[in-house]
Amino acid sequence: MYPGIHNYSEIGKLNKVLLHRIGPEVEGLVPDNFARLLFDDIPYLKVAQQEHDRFAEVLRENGVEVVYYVDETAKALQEQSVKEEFLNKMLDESDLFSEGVREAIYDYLIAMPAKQMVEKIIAGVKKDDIPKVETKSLADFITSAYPFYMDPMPNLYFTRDPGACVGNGLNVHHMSTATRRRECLLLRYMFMHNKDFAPEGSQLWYDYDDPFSIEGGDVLVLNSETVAIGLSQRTSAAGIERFAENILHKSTFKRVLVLDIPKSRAFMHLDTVFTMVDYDKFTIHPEIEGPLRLFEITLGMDGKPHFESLTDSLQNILKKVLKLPAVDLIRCGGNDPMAAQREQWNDGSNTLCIAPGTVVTYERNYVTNDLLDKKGIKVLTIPSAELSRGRGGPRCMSCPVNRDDL
Ligand SMILES: NC(=O)NCCC[C@H](N)C(=O)O
Repeated sequence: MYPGIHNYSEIGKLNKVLLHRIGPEVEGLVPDNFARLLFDDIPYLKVAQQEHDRFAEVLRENGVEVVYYVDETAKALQEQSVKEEFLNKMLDESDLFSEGVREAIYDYLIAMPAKQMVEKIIAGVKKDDIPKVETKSLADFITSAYPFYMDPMPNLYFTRDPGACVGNGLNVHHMSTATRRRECLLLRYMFMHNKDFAPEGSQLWYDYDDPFSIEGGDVLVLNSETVAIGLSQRTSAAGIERFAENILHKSTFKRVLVLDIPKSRAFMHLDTVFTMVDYDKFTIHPEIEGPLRLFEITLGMDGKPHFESLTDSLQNILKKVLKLPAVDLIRCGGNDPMAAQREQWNDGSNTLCIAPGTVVTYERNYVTNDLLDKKGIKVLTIPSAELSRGRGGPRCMSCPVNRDDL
């Protein structure tokens, strides 16, 4: 096994994964903030944690090292000066318009040990947490009924999205919505100051300050030459171009395949409708097969990106880039349109492949799971009554850091 960040496929044996154990941040969800915080419902925390623990346990049982956001970020903040810089940057990004509030929150958080500080930032800082705020500006006199000074990060358990490990490097993303942007700062500090996570020499393909949105659910590493990326509700064409230019110039990857998927909440990322489960097998949501447009980005002879609109079918393109005689696209929900819609909504196509032909899925998606099983895929299911309320499945809940090469 190579050390550090090493990810040249979607299906190679998974050695190390970054998760976030769902926590009190989801108890900051109320119907009034659902739309802004990207939820449709409130997970019951106790049960969601049990489900998440089972997810981690299944991974460990299959030889995967599981590391957590809170621990890995805390390791990055051991130096006092780094901890201070991180907190200041976090406060800069937290829409705090009052100087008095900002100072009070800074004093409250910096006094905590690094791990506790990170946990609190993720859970959100409530007005009740800060008993006394000095009035220093007009904004300090203005009060509202909203309970938080700093919003919680209820989406962090979808660790797939704030970043992506590709080859021997990392993307730290610029998220499309303000509510998820601060999640990426945790990852950025992990990259910069936690050498267990990102040893010297790890590359950075995309950075927090890059201006165009790109989210990890859209990034699929097909093999050591090809990265597929969804042009989606969350990932912009300009973000894809910037990522492609960097990775094509500085790595062994030769092409970026762009899948232009419908822009809708149900299909928010490519991995909600398309994932790889074996050398030659994929899950796909039937509703994207028709409208799909595909493009390829390569480097021209002049060293500049070359863009091409592809006319061939997805199946033929996959055969070509994977150098296979045939590929099988397994339809989420089979041929039943209602099962397809229902199971896609509950992330039936969102499989996490942990070795060729072995996937982790939500047990509730029994139609798709059964089909995968019939196709010879080993399906390890996890309970999902509460986790699925956040609209993401096992692939969304995991950021693979290290996989064996194929
Ligand atoms: N890769 C994924 O599709 N992640 C799921 C993210 C769900 C989260 N509630 C969001 O809307 O961002």
